[in-house]
Amino acid sequence: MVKYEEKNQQIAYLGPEASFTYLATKSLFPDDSLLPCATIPECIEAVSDGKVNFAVVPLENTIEGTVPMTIDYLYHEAELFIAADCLSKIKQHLMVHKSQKDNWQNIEEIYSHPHALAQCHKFLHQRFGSVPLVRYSSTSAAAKLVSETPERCIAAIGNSSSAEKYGLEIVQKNIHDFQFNHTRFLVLSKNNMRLPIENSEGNAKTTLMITLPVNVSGALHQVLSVLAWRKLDLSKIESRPLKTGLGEYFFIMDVHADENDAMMKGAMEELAALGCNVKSLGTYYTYLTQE
Ligand SMILES: O=C(O)C(=O)Cc1ccccc1
Repeated sequence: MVKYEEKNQQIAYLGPEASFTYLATKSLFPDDSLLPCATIPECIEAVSDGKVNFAVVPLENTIEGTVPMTIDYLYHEAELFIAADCLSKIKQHLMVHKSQKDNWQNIEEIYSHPHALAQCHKFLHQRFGSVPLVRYSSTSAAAKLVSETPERCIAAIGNSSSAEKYGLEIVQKNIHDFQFNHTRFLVLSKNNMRLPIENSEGNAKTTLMITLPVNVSGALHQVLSVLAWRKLDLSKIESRPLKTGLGEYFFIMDVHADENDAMMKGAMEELAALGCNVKSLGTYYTYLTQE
């Protein structure tokens, strides 16, 4: 839980209620007012437009990797900061309407968020190879749809809270392909601030978005050496298309340091001097939800 003095904060999240994002949001902000949004851009815009104080969105998953919509929106469309990140264990289950519970071997379609479908790829391929998979806006939106469609034998993939909330029957438990399945969520804010989180002292992390100078050979090597000789520890580096042409990318880096440390300030200055465009999404602490 966040130890935050402000009361009655408004928090946007990828809904509807009972999504994985909802569970992460509820455990971070148990006493605040939660606003479900239908899509990740809608969550991000709610905080950009000042309708809410924070937005919680999924960023990456141990099985399926990045949620591109989140990173791309942060780079191309929004001017936001990360106030915290949150790691949650993910268990995926297959669920149907209670009226279809004896007929579930004959499922006609399976609905879920693309990341949830991908986390169960092997199971779905082996057991339901010829059944169409339908990408939906979230796991709980898929569960809600199944609950509203009792006449068809369709299934959703999601968590047990969704099954409970929307009155569905879980017919196969733990169908994710790898047991170590965690998702990292971001808490986004308009202000560069860090949410205070219990027992996280000394674990500050900074996320940088870096665009390299054009046509400079060895530019990425230079960026890495700026960080390396200062012993700045990278826990993630990933490239995403700049959307301007093939072979043009920006880089997202997570550095285990505070952006106010002398070494980080020096690194950012040197990167700018090398011709890089560097944007810090801020320094923040990590929250681990209870399993
Ligand atoms: O929050 C959800 O329920 C989503 O649909 C996004 C998602 C999908 C898979 C794992 C974590 C979050």
